[in-house]
Amino acid sequence: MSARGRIAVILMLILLAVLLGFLFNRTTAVDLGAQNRVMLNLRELEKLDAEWNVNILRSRLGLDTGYEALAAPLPRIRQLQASLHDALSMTRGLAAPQAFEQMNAALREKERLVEQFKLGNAVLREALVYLPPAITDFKTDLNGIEGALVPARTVLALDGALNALLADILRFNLAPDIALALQIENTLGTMLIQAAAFSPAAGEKVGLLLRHARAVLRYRPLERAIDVAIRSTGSTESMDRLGRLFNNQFDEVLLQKQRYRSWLFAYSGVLLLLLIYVARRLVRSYRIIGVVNQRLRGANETLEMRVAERTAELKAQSLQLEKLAHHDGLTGLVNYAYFIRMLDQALVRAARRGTTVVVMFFDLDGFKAVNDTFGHGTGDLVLQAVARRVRDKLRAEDGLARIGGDEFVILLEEVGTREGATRVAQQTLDQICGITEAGGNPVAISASIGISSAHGRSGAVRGGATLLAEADQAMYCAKQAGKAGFCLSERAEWRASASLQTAAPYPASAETGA
Ligand SMILES: Nc1nc2c(ncn2[C@@H]2O[C@H](COP(=O)(O)OP(=O)(O)OP(=O)(O)O)[C@@H](O)[C@H]2O)c(=O)[nH]1
Repeated sequence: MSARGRIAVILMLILLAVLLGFLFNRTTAVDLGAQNRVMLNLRELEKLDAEWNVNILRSRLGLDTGYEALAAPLPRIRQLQASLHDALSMTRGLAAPQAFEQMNAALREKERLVEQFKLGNAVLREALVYLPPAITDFKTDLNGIEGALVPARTVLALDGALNALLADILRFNLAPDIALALQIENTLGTMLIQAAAFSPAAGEKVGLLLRHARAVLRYRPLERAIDVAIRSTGSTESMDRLGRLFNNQFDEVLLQKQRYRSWLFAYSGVLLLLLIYVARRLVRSYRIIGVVNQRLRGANETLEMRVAERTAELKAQSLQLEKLAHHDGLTGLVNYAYFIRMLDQALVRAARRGTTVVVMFFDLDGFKAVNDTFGHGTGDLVLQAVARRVRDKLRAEDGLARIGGDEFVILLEEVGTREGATRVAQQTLDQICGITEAGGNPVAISASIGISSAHGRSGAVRGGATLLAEADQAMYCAKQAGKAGFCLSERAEWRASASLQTAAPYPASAETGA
């Protein structure tokens, strides 16, 4: 896989993991306990608000004149407000914070109104508590000493006004009404007029009654207005609204959680399928790799075998080529080039050892006639027979080469005497003359041999080619002397004791005994 492909796969894996993490987080991010706590706080707040309303009513009815119950829920209400404020972070959008602010404003307004209510209600309660017994007591006084000094008509009129005042105040307390208030004011005016006829003490009592009656007239409608204002603060409604908003948002979050859970489920399924797919691909790839490996191993072995075979073939061909380069194809003897190398090496050895090297150059006599008479095939057989027969009589370390058509050359090393060399020449002649048949044809051939030699360092100085040329020259000498014999070169050298015996041609007849 290329580097770019690897990066793409890594990025895709990271993306898959991030998506999985995101979905998992979405399904676990909902704190149900916190949601329940918020709803419980809201319920408690609503309950406290309702209890507050009941306490206001109780105070209005005079059942609680200490007003302690009106202040009691406030610390807890503030606590709950604070925790609800913290819970706003669990909602989204502006609706819930706005509803929370409205609720706070309503509760603040309610608290302010309750404070007003407490002030007015205290005065009103006092007046309502004072008036009935005070009126009754004053009526008793009117029927006693106070009434005795005042005309009965006046007493009756004040008594009637007192009765009317008591009845109207009680009615006004139950249902404040402007007409009734005016009527009470009239009654109070009548009472003031009538009271002038009585003692100053009675006047004072009427004054007190007047003050309390007017307190009722003033604070009762005010209390009613505060009551209406308290109810219209809408604290309950705003709590309801906030509760609904919280509820809706929590429901929405839960719904979202369900949705994410479904996504997570589906996504896990997709991942599982992907995993199965990848696993199957891997298994398949491993199988293919295994098969390919096996085939590669087989191919490798075959290749190695073929390489080995080919190498062997090449080696054989190379040897063959080398042989062809150094040997004569017809007779298998070494050729001219190789012979010169052999000769040069032999001369170096002779120089080092102080020995004698002999070169015998021979050319067949009458060979052309064989060719002409029986054809080249027979001539070739004759050449092969010459090579075989001459080779057979030489030592293993002696050299024999075919350097031309019917020209051969023999290389001898460490030759002791001239006689030794001429013995080999004679043997050679015998072998060649011994060929009487070739390919079923009667043949008669011989050879003319030229012998040259070098002793010690002399050969290396003169060189192999020179030595060979001297032998060739000697061979012509033998040809000229009548063929079928050998001739020694004038420059042939032998060991010191034999070195003077040189350059005399040996006629073939003399040497072969013909
Ligand atoms: N069959 C055959 N003949 C060859 C080959 N190479 C050369 N010849 C022939 O060998 C003959 C050599 O000629 P000569 O040496 O003049 O023949 P010759 O009869 O031996 O004569 P002298 O050397 O004078 O005795 C020629 O007829 C060549 O064509 C060969 O490889 N095969």
